[in-house]
Amino acid sequence: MGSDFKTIPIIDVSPLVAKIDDPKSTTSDDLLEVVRQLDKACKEAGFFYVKGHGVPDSLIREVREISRSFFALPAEEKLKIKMTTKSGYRGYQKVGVNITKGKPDMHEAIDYYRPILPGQYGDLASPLEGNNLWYAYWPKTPFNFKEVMEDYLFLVKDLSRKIMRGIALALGAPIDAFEGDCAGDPFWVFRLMCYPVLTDIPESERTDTGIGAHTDYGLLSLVNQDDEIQALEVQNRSGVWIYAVPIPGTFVCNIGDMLKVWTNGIYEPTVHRVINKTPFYRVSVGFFYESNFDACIQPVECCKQKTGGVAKYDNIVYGEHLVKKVQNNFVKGRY
Ligand SMILES: N=C(N)NCCCC[C@H](N)C(=O)O
Ligand SMILES: O=C(O)CCC(=O)C(=O)O
Ligand SMILES: [Fe+2]
Repeated sequence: MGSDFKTIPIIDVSPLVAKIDDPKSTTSDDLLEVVRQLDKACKEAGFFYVKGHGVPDSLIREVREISRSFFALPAEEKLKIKMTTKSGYRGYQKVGVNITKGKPDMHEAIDYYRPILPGQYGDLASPLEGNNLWYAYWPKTPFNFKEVMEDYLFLVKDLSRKIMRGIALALGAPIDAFEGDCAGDPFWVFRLMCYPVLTDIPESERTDTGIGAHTDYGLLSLVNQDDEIQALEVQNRSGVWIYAVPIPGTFVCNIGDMLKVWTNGIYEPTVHRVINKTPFYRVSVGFFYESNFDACIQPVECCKQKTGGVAKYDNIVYGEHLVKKVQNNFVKGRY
């Protein structure tokens, strides 16, 4: 429902990571304490930091460092993996190409989506069909760009699956509620982002925001942000913007639009934005754990019962929501 939160909670998920897949341990006190904290965080802030997640700190840093070295390349190099409609909106986009509510965002990024086979979801997914673009041209680029990112993807995907098991318990739903038809074959989005120093951008192209205010589209987002650069802001119910101050070694997690529908509004995604006012390039890496691409998400019975018995939201096919969002993020002919 949102609240007047002033800080974003930090949750040590180590008991959850260790025990959530073991049917004998899912009632242990330390695991249930994590579940309570997830419930509180999802109700009050819609955002939380996770620590004790088991993803090696060295890998978390390496992913950011590889991204930083890519963004430091000359423009013509970066444009070798340019995002186009032919690549299924996968690839590099320069500063100002992505827009939020019609206004250019002051970040550059590489977008990756879970691979989709031609025709896999019929017309629904065809705009996103195409190949992920892994940079492999520059002699000095980390030659293991793709391998490192794939190791990371494997781990954050599994961590997200486990957190979603915890969220299922928090909602009083079966532990595997976000598996099977809902998210047993989860779609994912992976974004490497860089927010330049604003004054480095020509004034004629400059706006005042790195990413305009928005909610995320799916179930759960995990953001790996640069240490020491304060730029991600989260809006509480009174409209006050609270910084998600970097905490080294943590992920900043937040819930997305699909969870709002599924829970009939018990959990609502929180609006957030990025403004880099610092004199440093800021790198962040977002991993978005989503439902099955073709899942039709609807308020579930156990959540409806707790919220007056009637569905507050229409059913929504996740893939349709995503495609609509992606197509609105880019102005035809401007990339
Ligand atoms: N998959 C995610 N969350 N991508 C980031 C979305 C940033 C805002 C976007 N331009 C919009 O207007 O939605
Ligand atoms: O860069 C960040 O810290 C967050 C980016 C974000 O909100 C997004 O990609 O959805
Ligand atoms: Fe976001």
